[in-house]
Formats: sequence, C-alpha cells, structure tokens
Amino acid sequence: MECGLVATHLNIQAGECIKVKGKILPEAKGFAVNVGKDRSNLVLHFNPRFDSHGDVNVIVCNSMEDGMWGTEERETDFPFQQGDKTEICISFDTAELTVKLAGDKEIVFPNRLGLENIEYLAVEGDFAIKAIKFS
Ligand SMILES: C=CCO[C@@H]1O[C@H](CO)[C@@H](O[C@@H]2O[C@H](CO)[C@H](O)[C@H](OCc3cn(-c4n[nH]c(N)n4)nn3)[C@H]2O)[C@H](O)[C@H]1NC(C)=O
Repeated sequence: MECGLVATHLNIQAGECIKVKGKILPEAKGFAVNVGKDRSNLVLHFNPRFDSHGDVNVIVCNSMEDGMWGTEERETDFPFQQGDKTEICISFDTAELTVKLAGDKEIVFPNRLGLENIEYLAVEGDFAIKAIKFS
C-alpha cells in the first residue's frame, strides 16, 4: 500500500476531531487512515478493504505498538463504494476512538495505547485526499 499524506507533531487532544475528506479511487483495493504517536505506534489503523489481503468489503481496524500489530477487529457493514467521495471523522478519549462514517455509521475501537493526544496521521492506499481538518 503506497504512502500518501503523513503529518506529525499534531498534538491533537482528546475530544478533538480529525476529519479526512477525499475520493476513493475507481479501482480501489483498499486504503488506510493511521493515527497515533508515530508510524510504529498506532492507536488506530482504519483499513477499508475492497479486495485485499483476502478480504472483500471489510473494514479492518487494528492497533500497532512498537511496530507489532495487535488483534484485528473487523466490520462487514461496509459504507464505502469505489469511486465515491467520502468523509471520515475520528474522535477519541483515553478509553476509545470513534470513527464517524457516511450514513451515520459509527465504529468504536479501544484506545489500547491509552494515548492522551495524537501526534501522527497517515493516509495510505487508493484514496485521493481533498481536505484534512482538525477541530
Ligand atoms: C490468516 C493468517 C494471516 O492473517 C492475515 O495477516 C496479514 C498480515 O499481518 C494481515 O494483513 C495486515 O493487516 C494489518 C492490520 O492488522 C495491516 O492492514 C497490514 O497492512 C498495513 C500496511 C501498510 N503498509 C504500507 N506500505 N507502505 C506504507 N506506507 N504502508 N503495508 N501494509 C496488513 O498487511 C491480514 O489482515 C490477516 N488476515 C486475517 C483474516 O487475520
């Protein structure tokens, strides 16, 4: 999965929101939005898969600590379409992260790293970023 945008030193506090707007490529296999401390310590790897790693239309969420993946959580209610514009809003507190998606869908994932702020954001894969907003 090729690397797109990487942002560091963000100092996003609990209660704030990270909004990623963009367009899913027409032949997308998958994309990922990673947030955390740095590229080896991710409090959330949010990975919609259209057809990759043996998964079709599944959202895979995971964490990474010191470069080691955690246990995946998978969501098969899949609100994404290849070629569509979409918006992903990630908010968090020290207990969990909430990912708001189109159609009022929400995914909640535990804050396994107990992070009190988010320094790192990376968007990878078949996704053309249009806007990033921190609020
Ligand atoms: C069934 C036995 C093996 O399990 C599989 O093991 C794979 C390898 O760990 C799992 O795929 C990884 O799942 C991770 C999340 O748990 C990540 O999605 C990982 O891809 C992340 C990634 C980023 N990048 C990347 N390349 N370049 C950049 N900047 N980033 N390349 N790979 C995927 O390669 C895959 O999700 C997992 N499948 C299941 C069903 O568990």
